[in-house]
Amino acid sequence: MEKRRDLYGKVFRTHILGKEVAVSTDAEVNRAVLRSEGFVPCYPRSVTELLGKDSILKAEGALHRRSPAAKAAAAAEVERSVLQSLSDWPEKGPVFVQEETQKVRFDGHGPGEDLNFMKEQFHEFIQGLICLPIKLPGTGYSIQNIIDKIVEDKIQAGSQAWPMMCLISSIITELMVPGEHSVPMVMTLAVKYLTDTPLALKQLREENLTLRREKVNSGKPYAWDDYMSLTFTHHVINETLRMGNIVNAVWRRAIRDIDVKGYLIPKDWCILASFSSVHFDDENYSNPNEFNPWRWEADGICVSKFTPFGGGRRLCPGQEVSRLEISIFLHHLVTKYSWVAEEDTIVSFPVVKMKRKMPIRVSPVSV
Ligand code: HEM
Repeated sequence: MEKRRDLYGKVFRTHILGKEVAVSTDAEVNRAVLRSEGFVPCYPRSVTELLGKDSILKAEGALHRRSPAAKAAAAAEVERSVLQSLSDWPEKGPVFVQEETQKVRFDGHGPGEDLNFMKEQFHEFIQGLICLPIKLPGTGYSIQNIIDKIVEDKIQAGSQAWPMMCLISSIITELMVPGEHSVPMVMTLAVKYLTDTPLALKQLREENLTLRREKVNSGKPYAWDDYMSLTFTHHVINETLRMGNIVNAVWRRAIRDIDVKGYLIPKDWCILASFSSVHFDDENYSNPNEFNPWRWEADGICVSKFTPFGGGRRLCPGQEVSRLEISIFLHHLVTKYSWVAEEDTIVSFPVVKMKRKMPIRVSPVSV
């Protein structure tokens, strides 16, 4: 890769298993890569290749275009699953949020075929991701071992590149298991961040209690739009997605020599567009390590700097449904229950998860 801009800029080259790759930690370059026709995913079995983008867009469009009544029915179904799952949390000793949120079933009824279809496609997509640009044998586990070994060898050889290797190792592994548990993981992380940020929890609870009282007084059922228009709740979700980086990067391969914002990426090179670097860059977010949902109140956070669902032609078709599910979960959790959390920490390697699966003790609250 030829650099036409500063030598120590935000796009750099490195080696993975003898292959040269470019790593972008720059929001604009990432955006250009995601939008460019000159880059294709490195994983060959993407759903787009398998089924064509049209079928996915059709499924997503079907969800978007549904009548308000149908959308309300879909939201009600998610609601039913969430309520059912939450109802026995107070009886359990500690509830392990990371485990329990995975048991909430969002499919099977209501949002129905369209959603199930997308989930099936997502499964294929995840299978596709496992086919990395580098030919590695075996399962995620053995791949992790190989990567760990390389990192270890580099460290033992005194390579100055080892921090970079650790980063890459983390990103590669994370890419293999990004999605099937992504919605539950966002829910779990939200509980963690809210536990650690009582002011945010208080404001979230107030916003959701207002909606709940409105619903109780009017006797009207919740609608899809009720959940999607909870402003502060969506700030909390955005902030959780920014810090959680469930999919922290995506791979692309150049199908010809491409100039991206002044960097020449040669044909057949892979480029890793790192979202987490952008999400934790203090040029983009002040005090990036601080969970601050209020930052989303300010105008000016550019969409290109916030890409938890990717972008361009492969923008995640599940993003609206994910937001709906997470907001329904948060609404009922904070308006009907309070909790005390045991000590736990977020682990980012090899995938984002809680060290102790986020144990909390839950009590019902009366409104
Ligand atoms: C918080 C939850 C989620 C996150 C953070 C997430 C993130 C992403 C990202 C970053 C991509 C782009 C990958 C790339 O550009 O290579 C993607 C693609 C995709 N996602 Fe999601 N996703 C989530 C939930 C879902 C759900 C619930 C579904 C299904 C209902 C879904 C279905 C898909 C599909 C089918 C693709 C592939 C699109 C294509 O190849 O054109 N995602 N997701």
